[in-house]
Amino acid sequence: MSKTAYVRTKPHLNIGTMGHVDHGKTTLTAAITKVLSERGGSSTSYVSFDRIDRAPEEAQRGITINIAHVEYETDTRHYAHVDMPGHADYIKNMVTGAAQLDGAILVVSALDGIMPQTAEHVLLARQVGVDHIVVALNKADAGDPELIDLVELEVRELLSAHGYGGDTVPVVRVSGLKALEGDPRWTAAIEGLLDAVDTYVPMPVRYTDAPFLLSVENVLTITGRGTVVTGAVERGTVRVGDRVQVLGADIETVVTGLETFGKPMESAEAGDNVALLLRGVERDRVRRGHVVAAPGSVTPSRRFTAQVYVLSAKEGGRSTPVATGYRPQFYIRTADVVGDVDLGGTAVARPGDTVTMTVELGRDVPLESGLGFAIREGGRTVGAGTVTGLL
Ligand SMILES: Nc1nc2c(ncn2[C@@H]2O[C@H](COP(=O)(O)OP(=O)(O)OP(=O)(O)O)[C@@H](O)[C@H]2O)c(=O)[nH]1
Ligand SMILES: [Mg+2]
Repeated sequence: MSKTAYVRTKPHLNIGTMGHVDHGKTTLTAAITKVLSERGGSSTSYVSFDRIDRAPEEAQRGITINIAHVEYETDTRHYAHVDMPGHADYIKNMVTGAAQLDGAILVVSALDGIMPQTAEHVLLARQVGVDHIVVALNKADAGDPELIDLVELEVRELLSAHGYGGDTVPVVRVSGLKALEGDPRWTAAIEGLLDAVDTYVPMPVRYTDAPFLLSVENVLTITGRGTVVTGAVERGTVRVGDRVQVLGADIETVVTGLETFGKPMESAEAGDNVALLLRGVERDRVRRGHVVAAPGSVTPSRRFTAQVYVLSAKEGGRSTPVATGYRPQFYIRTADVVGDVDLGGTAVARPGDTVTMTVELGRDVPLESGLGFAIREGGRTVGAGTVTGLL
């Protein structure tokens, strides 16, 4: 193979941009790669706005991963960065994508301030376990500094209200647009943002010694080579030649190829974003939401108890209570499964309540205590919960 292998020289983290539609997430993502690619001795490649802002069904070359992921390297770290769209329709991606984030860059337009999806994304980030947020007050080139001060206060308050310690969260004024144009004041601001991410987002604990597990985000066919699944390694390590089980598809097979960002690798570990080539697996057997794991290491199940927070109407949730018999969709890792809710007797859960419930899913999925999930109905998030026990 002529492609250069991935060499692990720095700790790897997963981060992403989130925030309201049009606040400049994609522009900022492009600007970050541009600024880093222009550093002396850099290994980062510039990824233009147009290349980020499209998600092809098929990879163009190699067994590469979804184009909405970009990679870059600071002096101390290697990052995989997912640019999450702000449209309400894409919250589903946010929920499943954000679950793997070690930290997030919350993009807030300094011109518009907090908007509904700014608040929704912060709430979801908290619910899916993103513990560290750095704020990019974008479009600072166009705003009046005193108004930007007010936006900053408002953002800090929002973060505090969701337990993010708004007083200490780094808030950096940037202009993705001007940095892309090469304006030195604003390229320096991007450097400042990256320094904040490097120092404020700690290196997470990686469970590399646990049995391998990856939840499938995407399935691709590489002509002449076979079926490839992509996703982030949740725990453990995997090497070319390893036997794996695909839960959901009921297949046991062998990993015959392994790549990250189009670069072949010998072994992948917890936290890595990878593509796995699977021997002799037909494409239509495997779907998003299936789980690839070390054989025998997990047993799927469908009944569990959970603690669930029911979003208030103000947070975009329901305006009426839910009761036993409620049948929404459960977003668990990358899976999307229908489930029956049992609250016990005639109990109801009102918007804004935290309740315990029993859930019976429509199919078996790998579950464990402590696993987080989102509950969705009619295209919106109505609840966020944690598995407390298996039945
Ligand atoms: N003045 C100014 N405009 C900007 C800046 N960053 C982005 N914009 C403009 O804001 C608009 C939206 O930018 P995008 O980067 O597409 O925003 P987004 O958050 O990715 O939008 P969605 O993915 O649709 O949610 C575009 O017209 C950009 O040119 C900035 O720093 N300053
Ligand atoms: Mg965008």
